[in-house]
Amino acid sequence: MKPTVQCWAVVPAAGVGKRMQADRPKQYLPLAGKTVIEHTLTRLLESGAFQKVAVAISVEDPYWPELSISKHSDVITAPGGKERADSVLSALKALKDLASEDDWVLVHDAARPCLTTADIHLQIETLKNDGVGGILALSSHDTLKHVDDDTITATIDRKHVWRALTPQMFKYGMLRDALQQTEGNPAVTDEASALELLGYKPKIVEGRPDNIKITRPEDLALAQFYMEQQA
Ligand SMILES: Nc1ccn([C@@H]2O[C@H](COP(=O)(O)OP(=O)(O)OP(=O)(O)O)[C@@H](O)[C@H]2O)c(=O)n1
Ligand SMILES: C[C@](O)(CO)[C@H](O)COP(=O)(O)O
Repeated sequence: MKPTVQCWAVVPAAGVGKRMQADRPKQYLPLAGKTVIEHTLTRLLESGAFQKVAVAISVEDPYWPELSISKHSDVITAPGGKERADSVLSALKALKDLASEDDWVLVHDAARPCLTTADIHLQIETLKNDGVGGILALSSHDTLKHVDDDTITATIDRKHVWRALTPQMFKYGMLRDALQQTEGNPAVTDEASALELLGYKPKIVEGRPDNIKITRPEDLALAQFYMEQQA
């Protein structure tokens, strides 16, 4: 299903996966018959929501050219950067002759292979008339503590704390400008934080808990479990 607004996908996939401690970047690890990144890109492409998918890949990456999906006619490759935000900006620049300033861009981690078509369309439909955009996020099912070293200093009202997921959906021009203006700022760990630093107030859309980020070794088994449940 094509949304009524023009959308592009940007996929940062240039990380090294330090916390995974594997013999290759985590996006190339096997998961349910494919690599992690093949699942992620296939889900984005099959959602029917995007004009093109721009993927940021490290310039020293020997794995990407080996995947047939790297030659897909709707996939554009851009050079990755030092930090995630640099990779996202690079992929946005690769779309500059295709995307219009007011088109929507959904930035989605290569390391989140369990994203569903339902969540993509929920996010687009919820935010398509918003002036800023927003992110998929998860509420907390646990009581939350503020801690200094190993000592609790406060209990936080959980209605004010959400876990940021991806996709993160913003207007092409606004996101590019925000990432350029906040370049090098270590506080920018996602797209929303770049916009927040400039005074914008992005929205949250409640996402699914199975949209996990593969970060540590045990996450692969969890992703496999979720994929079996989704099938
Ligand atoms: N310079 C970077 C760093 C990260 N990413 C991408 O951003 C996403 C989320 O980042 P994270 O989970 O932190 O991945 P890594 O940086 O690879 O992991 P680690 O922090 O454990 O090294 C991943 O798809 C990763 O490939 C990227 O494109 N460019
Ligand atoms: C963008 C992100 O996936 C939102 O949770 C996250 O900020 C990137 O990963 P990291 O673990 O913060 O590097």
